[in-house]
Amino acid sequence: MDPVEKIGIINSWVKKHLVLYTGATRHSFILSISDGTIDFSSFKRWLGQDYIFVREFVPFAASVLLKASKNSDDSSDMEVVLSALASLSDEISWFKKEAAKWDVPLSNVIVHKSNQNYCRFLESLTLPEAEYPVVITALWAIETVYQESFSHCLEDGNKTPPELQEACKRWGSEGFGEYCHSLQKIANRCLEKASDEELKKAEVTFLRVLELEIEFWNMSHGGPK
Ligand SMILES: Cc1ncc(CNC=O)c(N)n1
Repeated sequence: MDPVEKIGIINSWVKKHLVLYTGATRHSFILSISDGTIDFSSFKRWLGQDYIFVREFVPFAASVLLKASKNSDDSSDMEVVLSALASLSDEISWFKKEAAKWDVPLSNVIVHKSNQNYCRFLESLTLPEAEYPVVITALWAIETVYQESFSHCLEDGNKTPPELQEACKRWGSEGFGEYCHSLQKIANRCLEKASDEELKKAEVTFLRVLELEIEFWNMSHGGPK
């Protein structure tokens, strides 16, 4: 095992829970995009549900921003989270444009159970009781699952359909990768100073994000309800 001091707490958790992590970042939904076998009705289902998710993700990110500005001893934390919030505005516009292109209605979308569970979890993390090291770990995990998943679809030799390239670039781009790396550095620094109780909570939260992401992909793929 690599010493935690060298690889950071976050990477030590990724290694420890690699099966679940890979389940979230190399889900069959993503693999079907990268090998070109995806059924576009799955993509459309994902699009409509993820639009709802992203709208709920905004108040969560705003609550992390609030905690970053209050709790952090490094003023650059706030700037990293602020940049995330700023790009969410553009992301919502992108969803609307993309939904119009695919004829996916965005009003009166029936929110799927897995999505509801995920949104409820996000809401619980906006409470003042949710500590900064815990919520920054959650933010890192949520963003990183998308980054690792969609960047895979852009790797050389993959057969991602051209219609889906733009979606993959939103989260699979280098810029989004750098942002995830900044979040990882912030999370590691916070976790190093966290209490044992906070550390335990952050690790459980990381695992919960992975499970919820897997359920979200299952739903998109038309998997178990
Ligand atoms: C279910 C899910 N997880 C992560 C992301 C990426 N973060 C914001 O866009 C997302 N859009 N949807």
